[in-house]
Amino acid sequence: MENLTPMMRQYLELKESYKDCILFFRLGDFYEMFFEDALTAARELEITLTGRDCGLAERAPMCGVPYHAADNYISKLIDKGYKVAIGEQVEDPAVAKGIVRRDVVRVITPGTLIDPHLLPEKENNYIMSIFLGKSGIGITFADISTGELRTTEFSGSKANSSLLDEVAKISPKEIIMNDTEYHGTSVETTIKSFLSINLYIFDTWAFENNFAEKKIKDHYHILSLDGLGLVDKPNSVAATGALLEYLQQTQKSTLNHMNHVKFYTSEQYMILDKFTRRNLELTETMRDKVKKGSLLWVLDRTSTAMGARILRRWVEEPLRDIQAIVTRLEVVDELKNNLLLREDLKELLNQVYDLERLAGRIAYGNANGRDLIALKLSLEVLPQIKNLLNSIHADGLKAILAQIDTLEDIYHLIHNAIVENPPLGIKEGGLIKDSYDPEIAVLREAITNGKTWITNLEHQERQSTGIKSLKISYNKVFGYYIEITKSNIGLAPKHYERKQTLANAERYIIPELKEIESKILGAEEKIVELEYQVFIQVRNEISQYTERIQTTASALAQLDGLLSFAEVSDKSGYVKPEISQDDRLEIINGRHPVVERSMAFGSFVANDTSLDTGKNRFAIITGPNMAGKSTYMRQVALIVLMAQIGCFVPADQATIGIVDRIFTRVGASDDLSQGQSTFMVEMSELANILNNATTKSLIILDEIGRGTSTYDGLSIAWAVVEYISNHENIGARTLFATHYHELTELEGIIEGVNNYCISVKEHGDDIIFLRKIIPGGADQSYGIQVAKLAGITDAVITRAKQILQELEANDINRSKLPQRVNKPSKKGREEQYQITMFSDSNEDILNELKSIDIVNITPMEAMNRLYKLVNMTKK
Ligand SMILES: Nc1ncnc2c1ncn2[C@@H]1O[C@H](COP(=O)(O)OP(=O)(O)OP(=O)(O)O)[C@@H](O)[C@H]1O
Repeated sequence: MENLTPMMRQYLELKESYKDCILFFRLGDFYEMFFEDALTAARELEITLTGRDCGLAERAPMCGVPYHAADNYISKLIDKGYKVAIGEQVEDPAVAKGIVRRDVVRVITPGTLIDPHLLPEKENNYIMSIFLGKSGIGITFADISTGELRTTEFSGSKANSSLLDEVAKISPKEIIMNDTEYHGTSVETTIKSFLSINLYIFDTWAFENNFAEKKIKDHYHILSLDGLGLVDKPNSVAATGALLEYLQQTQKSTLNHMNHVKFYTSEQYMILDKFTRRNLELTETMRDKVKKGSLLWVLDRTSTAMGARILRRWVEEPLRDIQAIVTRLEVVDELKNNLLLREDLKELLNQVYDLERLAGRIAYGNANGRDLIALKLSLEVLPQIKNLLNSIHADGLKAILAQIDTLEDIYHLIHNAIVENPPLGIKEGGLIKDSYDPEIAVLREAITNGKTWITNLEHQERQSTGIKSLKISYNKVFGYYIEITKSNIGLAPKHYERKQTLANAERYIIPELKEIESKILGAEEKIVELEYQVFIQVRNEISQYTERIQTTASALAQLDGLLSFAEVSDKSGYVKPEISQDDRLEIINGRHPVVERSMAFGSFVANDTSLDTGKNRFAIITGPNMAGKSTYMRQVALIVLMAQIGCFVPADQATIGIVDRIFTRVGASDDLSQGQSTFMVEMSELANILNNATTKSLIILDEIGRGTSTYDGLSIAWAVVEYISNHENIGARTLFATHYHELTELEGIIEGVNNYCISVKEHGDDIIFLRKIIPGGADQSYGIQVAKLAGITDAVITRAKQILQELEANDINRSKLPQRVNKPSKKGREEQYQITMFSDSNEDILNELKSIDIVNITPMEAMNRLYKLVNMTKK
């Protein structure tokens, strides 16, 4: 080790502190990686692995990427979940001259991206901190590219599932935690089962309350947590303090743009678990995981990236507060009815850049000249936007208007200081206007004059020597020189001092030329340095106004989001829903927003819905395959969700009684890769619903119990209907599609349960889908007809019909199922059951029958016993 070169010694010292990162070590125009890092980088980035002598017995494995193209490589590594530490040369007066010191200037992780080309434009990039404490759970998440920071906490028996719902909603790119388990359950494993994510255990001391509280106070320069609303929120404090510590450790920045922490409670928003988010295809499709085909795809007509991000958040976070919903709806109403205003506003918003991220980069010290010009161009349109909004009435728009600060001082500062087309880099000059700084003006004049002096000197020397081809040029080695071709060498005056001989020419210098050169080159160097200094000054000055820019950015984002709602509501014929505190859900001619958009105009068949928590709380929907049951149920869920995000809804009329949560159990799941069977996944989704739904929830169940034997499935489905529809358990508004026609028996037996079916028309041997939902149960499944429509070969269809006939003839008929003799009394469970039609000739069967406690048997048990009896009769 003693023979190590100084450079390698430095490298190894740095690497010791950043063991979990790939260290990009700056050497000249390259970032080099060594040892393990080099092997990883060569493999992941597909770049050449070489070696370097570094004083060890063997050459160190090494690979490098050019400094100017580093972003691409960093981005690839970040995408694959690595952390990258950037080791740069730093000025250090303590270190002897001539020795270059390097230090890590920033650690880039998947959750801490700020660089525009590494970030998804229309999505937030969140990092989350989770504190698993004794008394509860705290979470804090931040997007450091915009400065957003929010926190919440949960306690009690449902803390764990609330945490998972929040994680599914926020979908962070990186999580830091103090522990992996909460009250014996592995939170880490559960999160990883639905989110492919970088999850680290971070220093536990950073989550300790004293440390965390001090960290927060220091960051926000405050003496008490009162103003932040974090008093008595120890779990939030722990998560927030640790996150700030992690960000400061990695970003090496004061993070001045993160100047607010917003505490929220999950009760403010409609809760959607991870299954429901996926099943309703809110932001991406279930199968292909793309935006096209999702609700967001239909609703997003925003003009700015900020607008697109806020719209996505709204879709992920439907509101529960009636007033907040109505405020948004009123804005949408006013904008929907004012096409001209909308068009004008959109045109102006199209000229606005991503102010949130620009403000972040400026405060962060990452912004270049082009960023400042983008800010200026965005600010330029603000007075016009304000002007247009002056005539509006909706309170929500007035609040937005009040938040827009035209930021004229910043506009003028940039306008006065920065040239219109600055270069990308900030260390190469050409950034600052002459008029902004007299010293820059003098230097620039010297450069311009110097170039004229050179031209004049060239002209003068041509005249005095008579050599027409004489020219004055410049290169890095000699600076300015006079060049004379070989054929004219004889004419070169004596005072020309020869500097270089080329094949066809000679190069000379003369004192006048060197004098001009020193003026020009001195000025060029000086001006680059001076422009850099002035630029940093201007940028620092703007960064003091970060909060004002952020407030304006937030107002514009909201305006853009609401304009988008208004636009789609207008173009797609949506109506303003009436929001009500009671539990009515009345939809007249509702449509599925995404299916409708994907179909030719007019071909979607609209349907009504009427649900409440009284007589119409549970709709059992039957109908053939392909009839439109799933579409109908999802449409109801989406209409409710759209109303609660403050958007108009695809219907002729709608009254939406606020929903606290939407639950869905829909179709086959794709979680098989997680090592669970289809039936197991279905049952765990169902368990989640039964454990967490309340009377104010909306439940969508699509074919419960399909993944197991018919009788087990039917029994479970039956018991589920009983359980959910009972007010003592849940009593929530529920739509339940099923192919178990037996369940239609429950109408009239259980209060609040009603049958509906999606109608079809028989046409000879075929069926025609009418897509209309009507009261009553379906009498047939038409599975074979649908199979025929799908193109199953005739031979199979004909044979299937034969088999069906045989089965129907042999099957127990419906009267053999457990039936209630009397129509239901309100006492429900205490009713009498009677089993009929079994022959008493078989002793076993008779004994089995006698052993049944007919008064207390539950339907589920009854089905199981019946199943057993049927098998006994077959023996
Ligand atoms: N109201 C409607 N108007 C027009 N087309 C519709 C309507 N509802 C559904 N469809 C079309 O019918 C197709 C099948 O609908 P859906 O998947 O909802 O049927 P389903 O009854 O749930 O079928 P299965 O029982 O086989 O799951 C949809 O993909 C859609 O294209």
